[in-house]
Amino acid sequence: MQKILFIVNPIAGKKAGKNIHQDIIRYLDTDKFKPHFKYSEYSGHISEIAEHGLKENYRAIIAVGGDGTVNETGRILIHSNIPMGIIPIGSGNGLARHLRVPLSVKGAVRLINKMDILQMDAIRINGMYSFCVAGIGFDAEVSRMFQQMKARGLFSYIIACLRCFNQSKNQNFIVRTKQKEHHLNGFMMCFANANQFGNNAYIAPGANVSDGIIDLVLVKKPYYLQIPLFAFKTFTGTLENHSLYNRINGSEFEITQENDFAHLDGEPTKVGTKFTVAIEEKALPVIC
Ligand SMILES: Nc1ncnc2c1ncn2[C@@H]1O[C@H](COP(=O)(O)OP(=O)(O)OP(=O)(O)O)[C@@H](O)[C@H]1O
Repeated sequence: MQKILFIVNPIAGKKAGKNIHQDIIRYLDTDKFKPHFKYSEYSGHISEIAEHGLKENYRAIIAVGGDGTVNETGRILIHSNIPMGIIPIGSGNGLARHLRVPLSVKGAVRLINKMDILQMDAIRINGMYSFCVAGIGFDAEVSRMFQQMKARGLFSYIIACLRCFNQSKNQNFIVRTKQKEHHLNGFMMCFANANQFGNNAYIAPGANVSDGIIDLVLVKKPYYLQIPLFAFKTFTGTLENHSLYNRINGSEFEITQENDFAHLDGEPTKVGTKFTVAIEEKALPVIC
């Protein structure tokens, strides 16, 4: 019998994690796998549980939550031979949606029963990791605002976006690659491993988590009248040809920004005004 560790974030999304273990046990192939459950009690606890789990000879460790839970788990399992699974019960679930992990507990657990593994890339930013999308500018400000809000979920995220929109301006960025230095001006800059932020908001429609490439996306601030078309294109995966949108592909960038913070998979963090962004190819085994 192989042991599987489920790390449940009870505050992710609509707090579906609180009683999720019964559903997981119902659908898990218990002839093959013995489930163990651990519930996170504070921010950072998920990584501590995963680190402990690394030494315990689990067949797989499953992040039960949203992209923050996936990030805290993935940063520990990176470069290990223990695969990470996802049961997506977060607000956005960007990586799970990109990987086509079912959003139902039943579907997600059935995927775990099959145990098919993909070696996915990770984006390293100043020694920290992003598995889905990281960014600076507007979306980093939104992630800071969202973190301070009491309620999570899509509605709170939209409120955070609206509040930040008025305050945020275009800023100057310098992007250095091995070949070139780009002086750019924009509202936000994203570093995409996966194709979306979550909720099917496709910021990098062509991105692929196992192609060894970072999609660096620069977006200029839209005027109010431009927002409906920009939003429509974001949710239909057709942003590429919008006049406010630019993309540079690469495996390593040095970035200079006016602020000193970023978000990594939706979690705000300090990175400084100058930092490096690099791909680590096929670094994390993931069940999908
Ligand atoms: N018991 C807890 N109390 C407070 N915060 C917690 C607890 N357990 C985990 N966290 C933190 O909760 C945050 C949010 O988790 P997560 O990102 O998985 O959910 P979400 O924001 O609803 O989903 P998504 O990122 O997909 O939009 C993470 O920063 C994590 O560190």
